[in-house]
Amino acid sequence: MTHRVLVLPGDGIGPEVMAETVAVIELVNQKLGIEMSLEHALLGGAAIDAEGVPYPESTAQKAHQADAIILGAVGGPKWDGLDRAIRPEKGLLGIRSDLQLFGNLRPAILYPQLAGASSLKPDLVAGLDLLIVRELTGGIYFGQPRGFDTTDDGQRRGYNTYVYTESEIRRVTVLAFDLARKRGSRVCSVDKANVLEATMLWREVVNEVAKDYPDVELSHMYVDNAAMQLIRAPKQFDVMVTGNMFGDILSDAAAMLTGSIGMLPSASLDQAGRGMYEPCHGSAPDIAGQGIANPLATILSAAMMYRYSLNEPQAADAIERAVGVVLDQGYRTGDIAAAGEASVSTSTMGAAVRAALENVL
Ligand SMILES: NC(=O)c1ccc[n+]([C@@H]2O[C@H](COP(=O)([O-])OP(=O)(O)OC[C@H]3O[C@@H](n4cnc5c(N)ncnc54)[C@H](O)[C@@H]3O)[C@@H](O)[C@H]2O)c1
Ligand SMILES: CC(C)[C@H](C(=O)O)[C@@H](O)C(=O)O
Ligand SMILES: [Mg+2]
Repeated sequence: MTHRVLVLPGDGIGPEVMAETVAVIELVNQKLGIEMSLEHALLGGAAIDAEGVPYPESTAQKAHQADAIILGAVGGPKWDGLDRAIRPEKGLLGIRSDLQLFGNLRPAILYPQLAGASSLKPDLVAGLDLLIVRELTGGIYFGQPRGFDTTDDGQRRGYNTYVYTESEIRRVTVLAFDLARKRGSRVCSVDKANVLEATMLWREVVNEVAKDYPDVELSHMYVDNAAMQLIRAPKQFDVMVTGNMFGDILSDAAAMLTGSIGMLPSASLDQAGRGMYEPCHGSAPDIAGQGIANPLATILSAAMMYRYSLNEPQAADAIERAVGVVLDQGYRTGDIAAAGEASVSTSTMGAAVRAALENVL
């Protein structure tokens, strides 16, 4: 069977890290005899420039036909002044919602070689293996009503709605519990149930789902405490499940535990396991065009694609092992280099991963 994969390079460092990732994918396919068609399409600022909208119909069509999608990143200052309806980020939210990619897996794993790059003491993060499961198509990101208006006394006002239905909560919670069963069998649900009604319901539904998983230990934590605990003692967590906005924020914090946001991959899955794979980081306008971005988060996202959507676990394992090898060999992009340590370019890192793959496969 030929896997159909759609490549969305996006903006900023997106195309830079994606070029290395596609080369890794092509090598893995060739070595393992995996048949794959790779198609490219536009999303975000690149799509606005070419077609005037961030998620064009042609991209949507290809996305619906694909078995999996791999995305770089979208956005940048060039498009920040645009009307909010056609900002690059709208394209990203649009494709997530259009494909109903409600389950966002963000694993924060510390490669032992990078213990020194974490901003926490090495013993606090050594062996860290945490999975954040973020709800991705609901909550305050999508709630209605939203917008701007003017108050009676003439002030400008902006508003959003934090809303969840029980089915939205249930499906992401089931995903988190199923994943927990395959790892440490512990789920921590993060909410703000002391204040927000939508998350009071979140807690109720999580408790209901937990009844079907007597073998999985459930705890609840308020999001402010969770942020603190992530920095204080991150290894207490196995799987964290939370809503869209809390998951966005907590996953960037978790990224830093692993040394850099340039190391954090993600998978966004629908009910059938079809998915979009992207690094957790953005288009990094401050370093775009310099060829120094870390491509490992995107390369590791490709590994997740082979595992979760394409059922090619040997390809996923090989990529993850190759990343371990290049870190052992001392290759470091600037974001994961220790002070005074030499750093390599995006393309050197990508080439090193491919050289390691030649030996691993
Ligand atoms: N999934 C996405 O497409 C996505 C995610 C986050 C932000 N964004 C967009 O990206 C733009 C920039 O956002 P931001 O600056 O808040 O976040 P960012 O993640 O792009 O950058 C934050 C910091 O991390 C660094 N960084 C990020 N990825 C890196 C990598 N691979 N290697 C080395 N360093 C890396 C950047 O240089 C920057 O200093 C905005 O337009 C934002 O909306 C897109
Ligand atoms: C760019 C933005 C819409 C996006 C989000 O908030 O989901 C990003 O921060 C992410 O983490 O994927
Ligand atoms: Mg984010």
